[in-house]
Amino acid sequence: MAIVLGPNQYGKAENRVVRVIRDSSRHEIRDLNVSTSLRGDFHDAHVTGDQAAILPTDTQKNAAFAFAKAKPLGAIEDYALNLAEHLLAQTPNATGARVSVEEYEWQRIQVGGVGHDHSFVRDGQGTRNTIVTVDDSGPARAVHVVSGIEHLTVAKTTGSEFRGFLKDEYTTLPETTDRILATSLVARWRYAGTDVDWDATHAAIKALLLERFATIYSRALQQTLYGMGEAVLEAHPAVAEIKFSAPNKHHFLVTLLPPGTENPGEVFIAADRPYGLIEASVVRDDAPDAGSAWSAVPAAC
Ligand SMILES: O=c1[nH]c(=O)c2[nH]c(=O)[nH]c2[nH]1
Repeated sequence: MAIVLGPNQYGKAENRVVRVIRDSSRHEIRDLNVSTSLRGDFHDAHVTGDQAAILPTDTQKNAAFAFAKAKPLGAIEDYALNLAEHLLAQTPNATGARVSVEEYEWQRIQVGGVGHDHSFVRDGQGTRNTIVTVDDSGPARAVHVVSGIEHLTVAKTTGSEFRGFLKDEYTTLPETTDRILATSLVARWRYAGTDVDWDATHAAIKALLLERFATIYSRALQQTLYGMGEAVLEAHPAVAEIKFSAPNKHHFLVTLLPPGTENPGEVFIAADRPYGLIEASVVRDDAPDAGSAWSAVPAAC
């Protein structure tokens, strides 16, 4: 029997990088949450304590901030690709670098119908993100970009049913042909390559996800997710696959008092837990190999 070091990775998590572009009096703001991580042969750092092969997490943090000074900062995917390649180049024992970025969006505050020059309000329609992996562990470098959105909270007040399901001695749920469907969507999609207009594609996919959620008549959240994924793959050849994680935010019809008060789908209690958790991937059957693109990605089934 021998005890050996298993898989390991290290980096600086959640660098809150804020970049103000102040070339004129009309400022712009970019607000990022950046996490870096390196994989490779870091045996000695763990087993003997020799740190000769280690690029400190503090240095990784400094690089994350330094790369935000580039003008313009660009799409988060380009920023993450540049930073991942840099970290890999600086660390000879690393065989892989991962940079994950969330971007918090700010809108200009409207004053008298005009966007203010330097005052902003946070936008609440989901958080854009990307996870870039540069993997040198194989014969050729593999670069993976998985982008997405989370906390995209959506609801529809009709056009959703749930019926025809299995029933056993523990089933109490009544069948319904008209219910509220609501979720806080996490969607992540893997690009087949890196020759992509990141901002335009992300905006188009977000708009398409919302449009499909609104217009698909839902027989179940599972069917809605599949329909949204299918639409994204049909419209965007650059996307190889898409994964969803969707809590079913249940809304239960309330029995109103006094007894006999009717409630034809008007007053609901929004239950926060437990919740159904529906997760699905929609894939092209000829998609290029995912390699390590999804490893350690939260909520990727
Ligand atoms: O859309 C749904 N999918 C389910 O699998 C499920 N299960 C459940 O109780 N309610 C729902 N709703």
